[in-house]
Amino acid sequence: MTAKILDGKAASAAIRAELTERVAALTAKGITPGIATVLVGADPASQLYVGMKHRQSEAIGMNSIQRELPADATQEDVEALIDELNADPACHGYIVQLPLPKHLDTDAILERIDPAKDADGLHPTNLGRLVLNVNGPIHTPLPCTPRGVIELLLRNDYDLQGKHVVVVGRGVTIGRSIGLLLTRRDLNATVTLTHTGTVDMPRYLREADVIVAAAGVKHLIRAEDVKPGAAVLDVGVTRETDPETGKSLVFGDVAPEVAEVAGYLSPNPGGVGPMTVALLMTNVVEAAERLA
Ligand SMILES: Nc1nc2c(c(=O)[nH]1)N[C@@H](CN(C=O)c1ccc(C(=O)N[C@@H](CCC(=O)O)C(=O)O)cc1)CN2
Repeated sequence: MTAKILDGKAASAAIRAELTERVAALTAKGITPGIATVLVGADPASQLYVGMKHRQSEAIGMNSIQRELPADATQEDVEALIDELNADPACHGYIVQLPLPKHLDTDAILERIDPAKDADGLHPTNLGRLVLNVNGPIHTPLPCTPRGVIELLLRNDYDLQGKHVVVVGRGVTIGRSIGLLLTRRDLNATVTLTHTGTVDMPRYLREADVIVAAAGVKHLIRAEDVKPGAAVLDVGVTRETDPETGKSLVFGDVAPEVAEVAGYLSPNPGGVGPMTVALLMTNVVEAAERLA
């Protein structure tokens, strides 16, 4: 078997085309959706991701506000910038690029974001609303990477109803929140969350209809761990420098041989990453639409 590729570049391009029309409709009403990012320090990967967010937002007609602070910025410096963006009517949604330098209190910073402008959907109020609401319509921003995983499957006609999804990794941007979406009544998946404390992880992986690998461990998921025909979404990223060329190389959590066993495979790069950016922009457009 050779897996069907879940192409995140194609799916995210389709989302951007849909968003372009929604942005134009809002702009015609006098509301141009505005996205902002806060980048603390000069981590090259974070700079790359923030650059992508601004280029793509501007390309679909959004306003974009790029704010940067030095790596030695204090907690007070970051919180003052958060307060500024909370009060700025031109900014409908924003993110603080993660990870933050270690001396900063990430939880306190994320909690200071106005929940209505929380473009990552990671504010405790928004996650709490998702915990409480398993059925009704959602009027809050949703976590971008989990939403991107689900959109990538649905846009490839993958039916999640009754499926067993095994998530690997309990990080805040995906592992801890994806189950809140997958177990809602409209999707009806069953979710197992595994992590570094899980005993005999391959036992869980082999039972999975869907594997969401978000551990950040190069080629952690091997072909022998995957049930034939399963859908495998490769989210984790490991960066290495090529010793010969000095270039930065990107590796996912999924070993290349998995493509011979899986029924569906999202590549990395080119899978969930582009979806994360597309769903971030969706969150900001939806925040602006709530004001219209
Ligand atoms: N505040 C947040 N911080 C971080 C998040 C997040 O969702 N919110 N997620 C990641 C980084 N991230 C978005 O910020 C992100 C990661 C990867 C991609 C992407 O499109 N990658 C390309 C490859 C690019 C390359 O490395 O060459 C791909 O997968 O094709 C977009 C966004 C951590 N921080």
